[in-house]
Amino acid sequence: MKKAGIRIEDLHLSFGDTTVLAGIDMEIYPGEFFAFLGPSGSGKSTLLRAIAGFGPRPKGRILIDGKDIADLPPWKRNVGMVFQSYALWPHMTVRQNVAFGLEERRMPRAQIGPKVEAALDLVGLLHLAERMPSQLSGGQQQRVALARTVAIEPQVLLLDEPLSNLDAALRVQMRRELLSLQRKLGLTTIFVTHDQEEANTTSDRMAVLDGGVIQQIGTPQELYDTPVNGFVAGFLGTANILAGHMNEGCFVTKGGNRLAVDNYRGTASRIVLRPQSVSLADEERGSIAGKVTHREFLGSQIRYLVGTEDGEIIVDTLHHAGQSGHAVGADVMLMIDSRSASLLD
Ligand SMILES: Nc1ncnc2c1ncn2[C@@H]1O[C@H](COP(=O)(O)OP(=O)(O)OP(=O)(O)O)[C@@H](O)[C@H]1O
Repeated sequence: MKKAGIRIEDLHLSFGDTTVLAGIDMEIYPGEFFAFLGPSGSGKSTLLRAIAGFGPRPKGRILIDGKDIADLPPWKRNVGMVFQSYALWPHMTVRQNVAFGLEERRMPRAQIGPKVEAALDLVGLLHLAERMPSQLSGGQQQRVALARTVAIEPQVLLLDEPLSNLDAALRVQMRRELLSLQRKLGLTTIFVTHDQEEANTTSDRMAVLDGGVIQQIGTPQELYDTPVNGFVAGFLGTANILAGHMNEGCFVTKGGNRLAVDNYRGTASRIVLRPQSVSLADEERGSIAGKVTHREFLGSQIRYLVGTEDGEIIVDTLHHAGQSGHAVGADVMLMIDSRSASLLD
């Protein structure tokens, strides 16, 4: 099947007085794995459901493969959706669950069998076709839900927090499986999640939402390296955001520390420093003095919170076996690599 692109134009939706989508514009390219990332209540699910055709009709346009589908009922949109809850029929076998959508579409029986087998084979569950959903693990149930959705050969796959009922280890495994399935099928896919690691590791590009507004769209790395505002900086990974102003090619922090930055001509009032751009240094080389207020042993790294004149700064250092690092209360000097830092107006 031809890969379909999605275009969303000026989409607005309110529930009573509450604005949930406030003018969404975006384009999702054919064959792309795209994530909607944002905190709880940011409007991700509402946006996904609007694409699927569930919920009230939003204002604006939704185009799939160039056709406006905003007035079509869900079953005429050629999209397949997988829910967080899986929504399998408990009284049907795995095979019957996967066949159900095809039967509903009145596909001839002779074609249904092979399509069901192919879909189950794709998710590695053909050998469990006669089981009931209650006889499957959470991860297996999720695969059945996926098989059922891809069996109908949708143009677009919509995934609403599909991994959130799984334990941490299985989530990591399933997100890899999901990506490899998506790559195999080349299916334009939208994945809703509030988990930045999940979005980072799966998506080609993502949109970060807050308050029903898209804050930024880009690849995971673009969003991490060059966030456009403090919300995106803080939502994608850990960020130290220091206030100050620009002066002669340096960012001067409130605490009076001068941080060199490359090729920046704007009037920034904040600088975003990732924890790995800050290191602990000896007296001569360090530029900011502080005191360790908190330390967290993370295995491969030790994370220090250091109180300074510029507020608390988070520093990640590599942990080497046998070395104890700094204790809470220790006086330390921080060295900052600010050249690639991003600056916010
Ligand atoms: N049917 C509804 N009636 C009234 N308000 C609703 C309805 N559905 C969603 N909302 C509100 O819309 C806002 C966005 O909800 P939505 O489910 O899209 O957020 P989300 O980003 O997907 O959050 P979560 O991760 O918690 O699912 C929330 O404030 C929610 O309370």
